[in-house]
Amino acid sequence: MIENLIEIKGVKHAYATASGPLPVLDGLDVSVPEGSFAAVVGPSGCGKSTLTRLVAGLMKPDEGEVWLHGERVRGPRKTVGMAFQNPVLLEWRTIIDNVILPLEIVAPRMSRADRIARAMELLEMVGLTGFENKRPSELSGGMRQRASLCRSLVHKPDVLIMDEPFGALDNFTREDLWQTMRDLRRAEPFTTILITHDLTESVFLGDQVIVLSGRPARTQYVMQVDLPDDRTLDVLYTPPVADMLHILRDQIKIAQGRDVEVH
Ligand SMILES: Nc1ncnc2c1ncn2[C@@H]1O[C@H](COP(=O)(O)OP(=O)(O)OP(=O)(O)O)[C@@H](O)[C@H]1O
Repeated sequence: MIENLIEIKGVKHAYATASGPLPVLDGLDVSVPEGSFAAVVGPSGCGKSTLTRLVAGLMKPDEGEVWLHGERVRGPRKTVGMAFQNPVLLEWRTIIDNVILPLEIVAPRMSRADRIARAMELLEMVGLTGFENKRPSELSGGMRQRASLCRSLVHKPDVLIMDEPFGALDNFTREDLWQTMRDLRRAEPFTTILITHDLTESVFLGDQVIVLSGRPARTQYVMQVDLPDDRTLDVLYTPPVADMLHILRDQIKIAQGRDVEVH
């Protein structure tokens, strides 16, 4: 067991823009143990999506290091799965053919029957059995996001990177998806980085919540979420969670440069 599957050390990055360099990250340190779930929150535009691109190997930082599985990240990897706010399913493919897409790329020698069997297993876990031959437009937003999660996990990635995957869903659907995520993790452990604007989501899903400062972002605060792995939504209405949310809200205010009352 590798202690930290994802390790980001002292990362600094600036984008080149027409009006000069735009510093986005300035001292980012993130450690995510194997099999655990890190939720990342921070003010709008602080650099959260930039962090996901670095972990996915889609860009290199100006300074600092990104490590996955004890190896320095120098380019995109097959062992990473990604899920975004907009599921971008291909309309000309059925749901099952969307879900098997990564296997066509990552496991070209796997038979179609095996790909379908693997995808069906996941579709069942997320409650989409019976919808495998539908087109994406025939599904609700929540169902499309479930299918997209299956697609992100079908090739059994070590790391799942999620950038606001539940952001466009209504509250009830979002809560359903949180529980689906929890169940997927229990069935097939993977290491996750989730970018979110929703503090409740960060506490429900996270083993740790990392608060980034305003841009240029550094790691401002890390909260360990000490709740049972089989947590249910009821846990959100308990005093320890209220305390955690309080602290996180104060940290976000600090990140936004706003005054915080001392409680
Ligand atoms: N390729 C790019 N070139 C120039 N600037 C960029 C590029 N990508 C992002 N930026 C800028 O860098 C900053 C950080 O962007 P990023 O998308 O990482 O933030 P974010 O925290 O994910 O934002 P949000 O909370 O709004 O989703 C923003 O000001 C953005 O405009």
